[in-house]
Amino acid sequence: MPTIIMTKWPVKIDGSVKAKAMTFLQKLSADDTNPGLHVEPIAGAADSRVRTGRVDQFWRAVMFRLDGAGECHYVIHGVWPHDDAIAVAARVRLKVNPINGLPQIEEAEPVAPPPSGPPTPSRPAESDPVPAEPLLVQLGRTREDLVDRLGVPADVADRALAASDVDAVLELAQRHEGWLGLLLVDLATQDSIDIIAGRLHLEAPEQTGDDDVDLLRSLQRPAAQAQFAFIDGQEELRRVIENGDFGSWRVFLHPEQRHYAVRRYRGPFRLSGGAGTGKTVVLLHRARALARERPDARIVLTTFTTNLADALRDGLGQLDPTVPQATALNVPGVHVTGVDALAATVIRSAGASVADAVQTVLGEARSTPTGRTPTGRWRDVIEASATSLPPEIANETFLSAEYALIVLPNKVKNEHEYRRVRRPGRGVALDRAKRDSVWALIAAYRAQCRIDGTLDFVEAAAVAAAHLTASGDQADHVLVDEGQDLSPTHWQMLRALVAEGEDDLFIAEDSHQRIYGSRIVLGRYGIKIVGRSQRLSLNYRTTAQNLRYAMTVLDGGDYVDLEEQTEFTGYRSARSGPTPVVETVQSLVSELDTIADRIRSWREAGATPETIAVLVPDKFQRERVVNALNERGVPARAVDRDRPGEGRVLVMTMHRAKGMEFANVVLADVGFRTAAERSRLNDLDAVERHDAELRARSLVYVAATRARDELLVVQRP
Ligand SMILES: Nc1ncnc2c1ncn2[C@@H]1O[C@H](COP(=O)(O)OP(=O)(O)OP(=O)(O)O)[C@@H](O)[C@H]1O
Repeated sequence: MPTIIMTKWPVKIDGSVKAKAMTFLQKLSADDTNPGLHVEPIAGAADSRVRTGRVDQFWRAVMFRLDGAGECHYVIHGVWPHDDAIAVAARVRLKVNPINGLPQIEEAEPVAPPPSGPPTPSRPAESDPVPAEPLLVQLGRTREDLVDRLGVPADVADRALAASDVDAVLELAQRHEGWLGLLLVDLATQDSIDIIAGRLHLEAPEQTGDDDVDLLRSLQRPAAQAQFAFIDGQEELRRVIENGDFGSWRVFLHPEQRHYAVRRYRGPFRLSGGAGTGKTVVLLHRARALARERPDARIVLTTFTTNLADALRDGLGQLDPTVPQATALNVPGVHVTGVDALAATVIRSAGASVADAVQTVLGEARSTPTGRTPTGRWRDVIEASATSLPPEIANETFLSAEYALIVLPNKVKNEHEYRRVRRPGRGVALDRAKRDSVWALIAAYRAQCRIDGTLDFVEAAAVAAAHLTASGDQADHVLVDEGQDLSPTHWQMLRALVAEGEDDLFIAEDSHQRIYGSRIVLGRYGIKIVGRSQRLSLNYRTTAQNLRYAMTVLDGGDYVDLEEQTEFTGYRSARSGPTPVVETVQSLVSELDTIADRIRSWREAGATPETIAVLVPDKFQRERVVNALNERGVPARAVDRDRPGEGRVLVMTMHRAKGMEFANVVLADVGFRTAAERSRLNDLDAVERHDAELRARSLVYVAATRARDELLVVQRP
């Protein structure tokens, strides 16, 4: 039976043609001699491997037939109307690039002949401004680098070398699928030619003397798989065809993404990368790879919130519905859950022995810690106390951070232990009197929670960790998304959930996106990365223009990652689009009018409502924007914990938008702080204030990087 190798579809085809193409390819993979398929060579074609096939009366498939290792393969190039298909088939050629060993589909007689060399700019008139050197020339790239070292086809190299700026190079990159597009994006950065070649594993091909065998080898190289996919069964074929470009993450991975999805590690591994670089995509592929390879393995895929966990669960189902999703812990399959829901599950499953775990953490016996401590409890405790502590200590931010970062992870149970505990990285020094006063507030907090029978989220994770430590692991592999937002007790719980060993923990994180909790260092909680960390740097989601705006929001912030290393900001986008618009408005009414006008223009240009999102700082603003849009005749709905629906523009908080993406995004009220917020910030000590400011920037960065195409930022002075 022939093997089908799909390429990314070069032309858009509509639903009914997709269905017919699917039927055609199913039949082809069953029996290519079926006469109804009309698999035929083209007389005089540039490549003798080329075949056309009859999809229906009007449409034809163009493909290459390869016979290697006793098997027949069809590389599907695309589907075109009959006459176009014959013309394409006559001129396309599949070959192994002689420099970099990757497969290349080239046109023997391109419709528009490329220039024969770099265009010689006409001599500028005296008055003309001197044109800047093209970008790649400024970066020191030469034609030799591109053609002889990287294997870029000469005509494309010439165009790239003539491209004036980064947007022009990206525009060219967008016209080339697969490795060539990826190379062009990389060439527009400061990366050296060696780094670029290494990233795509470029090396001269080994030749066997059998061209088809050489081509098949080339198609299996990691960088080839960004464009060509060996189809494994009918179900996968259907997914590739139906999802088209939108679902291409399911099939066509960047070689780096593929590497991290399948590679085995001797212990915890950390994958960092800016927003939209495909960290979640890697996690989903890795979960599938582990589940396929080890069907008995208990795999946990977790993230910070329940909403994000829902999205992961959906994503895994879309990637591969055959991956068994476990609904409980400690059983084979992939159990997808939010990290706090995970703690609750562990506590529930502990039964009566939870009392021992509570004793270990809080130093008190409690058998049914059922409720959740309400937010605001620290504030109540401070208000009810007559503490003499200064405001920079007697505030909710300081106390909850002290509790989450120092008290709980160290299992501090009383004043005596608190006096002796080390407090690395905690800014404000506490002398003995202050420690005692802080402990008095903590003791009051605990007493109130004991009366109510509640645990807060960090306590619950600490109790779950203590239970797992005592009772044994419940997973073989743990995969974590949004690692930057987890607190120390979450990490202690995850560490105890899985025994130390091969592929125990795989952590995706981006310090620039930390919008909850405090900065932490993994090594302090038993998670030893020791050199096993890497970074993704190609953004698939956001246009280069939107990304540039988002990066400016981070400028000047000193971000460090989970291993205390400076977080890099350098990463690049594969897509190009309009420059974001930043509008400063003087009043609330003009802000709301501006938002409504822009949404109307996006709608008139064809955007569907649910691909447009307005992101706001808080729930109060969310309700205001929803009402204002509806009053202005723009149907909108607020998104809270529920899943976003269709048919209306979506309005949600920037926090809620984490992990999501939309075609067009409005950021409302950027930089605006209420008087209450300003005073709350002023009360913080320098370290907490600095951290709060980093989180505020991160929130805008998260929000700005949700936009795939267009971004409007509305700010008030
Ligand atoms: N190899 C790929 N091919 C095509 N699209 C991809 C690929 N990898 C990722 N994407 C797309 O890029 C977008 C971002 O991917 P993903 O959500 O995995 O990134 P992320 O790093 O987790 O982002 P964030 O940190 O912002 O949540 C998604 O739309 C995804 O489909």
